[in-house]
Order: sequence, then structure tokens, then C-alpha cells
Amino acid sequence: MNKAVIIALDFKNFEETKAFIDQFEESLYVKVGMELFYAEGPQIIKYLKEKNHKIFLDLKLHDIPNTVKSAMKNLARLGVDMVNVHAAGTIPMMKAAVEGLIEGTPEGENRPLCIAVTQLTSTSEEMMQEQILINETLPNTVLKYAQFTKEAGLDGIVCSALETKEIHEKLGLDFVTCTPGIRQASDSVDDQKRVVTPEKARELGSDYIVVGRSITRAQNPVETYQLINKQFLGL
Ligand SMILES: O=C(O)c1cc(=O)[nH]c(=O)n1[C@@H]1O[C@H](COP(=O)(O)O)[C@@H](O)[C@H]1O
Repeated sequence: MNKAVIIALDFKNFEETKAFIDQFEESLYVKVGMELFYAEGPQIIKYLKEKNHKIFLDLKLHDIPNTVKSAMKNLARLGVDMVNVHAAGTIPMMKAAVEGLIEGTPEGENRPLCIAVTQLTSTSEEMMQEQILINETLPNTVLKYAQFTKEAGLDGIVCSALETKEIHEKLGLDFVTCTPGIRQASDSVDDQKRVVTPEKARELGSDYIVVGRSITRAQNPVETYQLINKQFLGL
């Protein structure tokens, strides 16, 4: 498993994204989410691929199995490295997502990794119990959703780094944990509830950390990225 820091490109449009990306000389692992993809569509993926960056296309699909399968078939043609769904869509929907990816991936290419969001890092245990009406602890809910995800044939989950250790213990080190909600101790947590530092995420065994605002809003994004990279990879 290649561990990596994934930079969330939560920008309004192509111009803002290009201005950010142009500051970096190295090849990055970046995440394109709803904001940027809905503004620019597949051309933003094409641009980032041409620049040799790896891409996590984070559209968090959650619909009936037939719709998710067809959507994934189209996303597979974009040649990204990773995509995601919501595990709450249930096992049949997650199986359909993988089927769509397999069908849509051009011959000779690897299908993108497919991971499932368990509980958003902006959700606390209290919110989950009172507003999503799940009468369980948050770690148990993440573990159960992760088991369903594995059963459906996906490659891993999105969770908080706080849950990573147990997930790897119970589901194996090959089962990918991609963990947003990353902040330096001095950063504002914003809308995130389950927050972990890059060093702690490394200790807990996250495979990927997703970092947005801590890098994109930094005075010097390149230096901040390099620092977080060192902290996470233990260099
Ligand atoms: O799937 C995701 O990437 C995701 C899942 C989750 O549970 N929490 C979460 O924050 N994210 C994404 O990770 C990024 C975190 O951004 P920052 O809070 O700015 O670091 C955002 O682009 C979110 O959409």
C-alpha cells in the first residue's frame, strides 16, 4: 500500500485550481469533489491527468443500484485512480458500483479503487444518533459499514483516522482507509467534528489522509504540503 497525502482541490473553477496547482513542481495525489466537478466537468480531470497527478474523484454516489451502476460506468472512462459511494446506499448499491466500474474501464487498464463513506467526519456520535437515528456507537457503526463495504467487494472506506486502527485490525491491512478531517493542532477545525493531526493519523495507520483547507488556505501551500507530507509519512 502506497501511503499518500491527498490534497482536496475544493476550488470554485478551473482558474483557481490552475493557480494553485501551478505552484507545485512535483506530481501530486489530488481530490476533485462536487464543487469543482460540477463547475468544470470531465475537462478538469483531463487537465490534471495531463499534468501527471493522481486523482480521487469524490462524488459520493448514493442512489438506486441501477443508477449508480450506469454513473460508475461513465466515471470509469475518465481514467481516475479512486472513486467513492456512500455505504448507506447498502450492499446491492455498492456491488452495482463495482460492476459499473468494471464494465466502464477500458480494456488493459485497471479499474479505479472504489471506497465507501461510512460516517462523514463532519458528523459526531451525538449527531449520528439524534439526526440520522442510528442507535449505536460511532466506532461500531463505522465498523459495521466497513464490513458491508468489504462484503460488497469494494477496496476500502472513508472514515476518520480515529477509526482506522480497529478497521485494519478487524478487516486487514489491505482494506484501504482514506481519512479526511485532518488538521494541525493550531488550525481551526471548521465544520469537521472528528479531527486528527497528520502525525496521529500516521500512528493510527491511515493509508491516505485527505487535506483541504489546511493546505489550500495556508500562506505558503507548497511548504505546508511538504510539512504535512513529512509528518504523515514520518520522513
Ligand atoms: O469523501 C471525502 O473526501 C470526505 C469524507 C468525509 O467524511 N469528510 C470529508 O471532509 N471529506 C472531504 O474531505 C475534504 C476535507 O476538507 P478540509 O476539511 O478542508 O480538510 C473535503 O473535500 C470533504 O468533501
